Amino acid sequence: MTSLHATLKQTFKSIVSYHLFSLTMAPSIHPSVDFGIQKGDSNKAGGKLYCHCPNNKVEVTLGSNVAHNHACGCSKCWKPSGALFSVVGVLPADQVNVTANANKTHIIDPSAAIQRNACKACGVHMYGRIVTDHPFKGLDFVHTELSDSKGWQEPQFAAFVSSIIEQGFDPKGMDAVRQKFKKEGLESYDVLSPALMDLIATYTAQKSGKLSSKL
Ligand SMILES: N[C@@H](CCC(=O)N[C@@H](CS)C(=O)NCC(=O)O)C(=O)O
Ligand SMILES: [Zn+2]
Ligand SMILES: [Zn+2]
Repeated sequence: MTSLHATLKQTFKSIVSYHLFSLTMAPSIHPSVDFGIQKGDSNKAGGKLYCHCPNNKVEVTLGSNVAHNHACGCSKCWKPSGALFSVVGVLPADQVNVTANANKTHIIDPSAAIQRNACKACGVHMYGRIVTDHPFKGLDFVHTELSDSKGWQEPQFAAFVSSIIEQGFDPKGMDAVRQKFKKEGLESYDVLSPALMDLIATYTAQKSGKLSSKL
């Protein structure tokens, strides 16, 4: 074997083992981000979500697409097994109806701002509703991956990214997580996106009287 041949063989071997390593060892961000993000359909008009029970599934009917869909690294949002992040979007609460097996749902934490209604049997969060005075009151939080149909808005940004450390993720891996989001075209934030932070701040200023209620 020539030395050039040997070098090429070695290089090939290291490339293969590097990729095998990254394929097997890279933590899953979320299935909808790991292998590239699929763009949604702007004409998507809603659909149904189902819990993970094999039968008597909780069914939730959504009357519209979601907005502000995003990856959330917080400890409270539901994540599919093995994923570091949840993917969650919002839509008006009057567009969300439990259409089957409502008796199987319960509220995880009634004192939380977002009341997450989950299936008691499989644990999947079906929708989160804000019932108290809150900037996002009137919006429900849902996970469109629970749907059997496609075209839902794709994730737009990553929120509460540093929160994954609180759940045991090694801080040394954070650069790789943020780089992966960047590669997929998503900005990473440690709270919410600027648009949502501005909405919260505007609500607070209007409540305290620093800003007019009619902007
Ligand atoms: N670092 C905290 C952040 C929790 C948090 O503030 N989550 C956000 C994003 S979902 C929120 O709005 N929570 C309100 C709630 O859960 O009711 C954690 O990971 O538990
Ligand atoms: Zn279930
Ligand atoms: Zn969250």
